Amino acid sequence: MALAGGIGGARFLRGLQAAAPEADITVIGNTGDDISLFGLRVCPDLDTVMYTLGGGINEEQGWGRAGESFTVKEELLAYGVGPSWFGLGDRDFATHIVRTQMLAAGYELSAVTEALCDRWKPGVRLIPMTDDQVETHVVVDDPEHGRRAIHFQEWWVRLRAALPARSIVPVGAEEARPAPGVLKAIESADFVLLPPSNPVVSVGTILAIPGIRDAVAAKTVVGVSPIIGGAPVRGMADACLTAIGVETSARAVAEHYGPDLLDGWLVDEADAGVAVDGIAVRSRPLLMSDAGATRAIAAAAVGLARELSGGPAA
Ligand SMILES: O=c1nc2n(C[C@H](O)[C@H](O)[C@H](O)CO)c3cc(O)ccc3cc-2c(=O)[nH]1
Repeated sequence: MALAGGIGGARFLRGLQAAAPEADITVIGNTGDDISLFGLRVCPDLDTVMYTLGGGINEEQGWGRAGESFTVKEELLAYGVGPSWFGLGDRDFATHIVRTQMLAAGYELSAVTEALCDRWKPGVRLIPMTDDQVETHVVVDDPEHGRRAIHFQEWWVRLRAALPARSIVPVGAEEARPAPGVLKAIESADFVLLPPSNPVVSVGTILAIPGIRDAVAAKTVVGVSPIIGGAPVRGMADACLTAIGVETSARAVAEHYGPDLLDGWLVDEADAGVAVDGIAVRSRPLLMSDAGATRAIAAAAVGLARELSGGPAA
């Protein structure tokens, strides 16, 4: 079982499937990045996992569909209807239309996700962390509008995280309940893997849903550092870590998760000296540069989890 954000999580999961082809993998997906645009519900992280594992992802971008066109977006802009800064393609629009239609008909997000996965067959059981609405908001000091909270996607995509975040809040998380099947899947898992997803707005948001952190902490948990040599492998995780007062280092992220949650931590060779009390740290190359490298990273995470849970290391 794994908790996953978007691109880093999805690529790691593809490696995990290659490393453990017989495994029954459940993925708890982050929904804090979800946003309503043009009346449609968009779930970027769930879709990124679904498209990546289902063979429909735009490989260069890491999000959105392969072979995409943007006619609908251009037509909307011709009416003066934005936002222009969020790239929803025509093929992707279909996913959001189906999702929104099913939600409006009364289906929960977990059921909708299952229905969408019927088409994509990602080869994992993908469950949103919650069926309740949780949206990550970022408090910034806007030079024009003063201090205000904006949606995570506006900060991430429009502003490229260039305005420092004063705080990052998963709005609605405290009252949210884990989606049906989430706690049971965690309880029955052999171990839990934390891919190199954003520790604040991806894994952190999933863990903020009441009940999930405790359930995960009760298992053997192995994480893969998203930080190599003091910088994020991709994305702008450093801006998120700074916002919550955590240094951008493999050691600080492990300490942030804490030994009550993490049993094992894979760091890159560049961070080979890292030691954290109560956590078994191992170093190896962590760049997911191609399918083989990604598979080897996932195999190392599985190996460490098996070792720490007392099972066979192979
Ligand atoms: O950098 C971008 N990321 C885009 N992403 C990725 C997304 O903003 C973030 O990378 C994740 O939410 C962070 O995990 C999209 C993802 C989708 O599923 C659908 C549309 C988009 C659009 C953009 C975009 O225009 N620019």
